[in-house]
Amino acid sequence: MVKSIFPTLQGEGYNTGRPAVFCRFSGCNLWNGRESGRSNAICGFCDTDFVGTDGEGGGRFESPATLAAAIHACWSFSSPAFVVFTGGEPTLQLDAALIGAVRENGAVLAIETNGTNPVPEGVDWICVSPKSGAPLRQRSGDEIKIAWPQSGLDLAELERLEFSHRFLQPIDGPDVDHNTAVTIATCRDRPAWQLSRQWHKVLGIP
Ligand SMILES: C[S@@+](CC[C@H](N)C(=O)[O-])C[C@H]1O[C@@H](n2cnc3c(N)ncnc32)[C@H](O)[C@@H]1O
Ligand SMILES: Nc1nc2[nH]cc(C(=O)O)c2c(=O)[nH]1
Ligand code: SF4
Ligand SMILES: [Mg+2]
Repeated sequence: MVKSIFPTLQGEGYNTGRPAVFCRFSGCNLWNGRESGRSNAICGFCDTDFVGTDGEGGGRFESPATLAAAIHACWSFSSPAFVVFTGGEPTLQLDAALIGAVRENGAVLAIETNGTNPVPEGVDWICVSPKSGAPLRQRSGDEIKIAWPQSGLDLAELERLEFSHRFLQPIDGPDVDHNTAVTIATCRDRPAWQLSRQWHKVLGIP
C-alpha cells in the first residue's frame, strides 16, 4: 500500500537539494499513525501522515511493475531517476521484486528507514534514523540521521557504527525552536555530527 508518490527535492540529510521521486509507503511498526495512539507509540514525534492510500499518486498497486511505472512517470528527465522510498516504514513493504522493477530503468534507489529491519540488497543509498526504544538491526549505511533530542539514544555508541555521514535533525513540532538550539549545541560538542535542516518545510515544497 502506498500513501503517495510525488516529485520534489530531497529536503534532509546528505542529499539535500537533489531532485527525487518520493514513494511513501503506508503504515509503520512504531506508530499506528493516529493522533489518539501517539502517546503510546514507540515513536511519538512523527511529522508524517502515512495512513491509507489517499495521498497524491497513492493506491494499491497490483504488481511491482505497475508501482515502478507510477514512480517513473513522476520523473520526466532522460537522466536516471533518483527514487526515495520512505513512509511510514518502507522496509515493511520494499522487497527484491520491487527493487528489481524500479532499478530496471537505471534508477538510483534510496531509503529512509527507522532501522528496525535490515534493508534488502539493491538499495544504493541507505539512510537510517534510529528510534529510542526500538531495536536497531540495520547498523550500517550511507547516512545515519537522528531526530534530536531523543533520550535513550547514546551518540557515542552510534558514532561507532559504520555510516559514511552522520546528522542530527531537530525534532519539528511545538518545541522546534528549543530542539534546534539543543541540536546546534550537540553538534558543537560532538563534531562527528552535522546539523540537518528540513529544507522542504522552509521552502514550502512537499
Ligand atoms: C517520516 S520518517 C519515514 C521513514 C522511517 N520510518 C524513519 O523513521 O526513518 C522520515 C524521516 O523523518 C524524520 N522525522 C520524523 N518526524 C520528525 C520530526 N517531527 N522532526 C524531524 N524529523 C522527523 C525521521 O526520523 C526520518 O529521518
Ligand atoms: N522534500 C522532502 N524530503 C524528505 N526527506 C525525507 C522525507 C520523509 O518524509 O521521509 C522527506 C519529505 O517528506 N520531503
Ligand atoms: S518510525 Fe518513521 S514513520 Fe514511523 S512513526 Fe517514527 S518517524 Fe514516523
Ligand atoms: Mg517528511
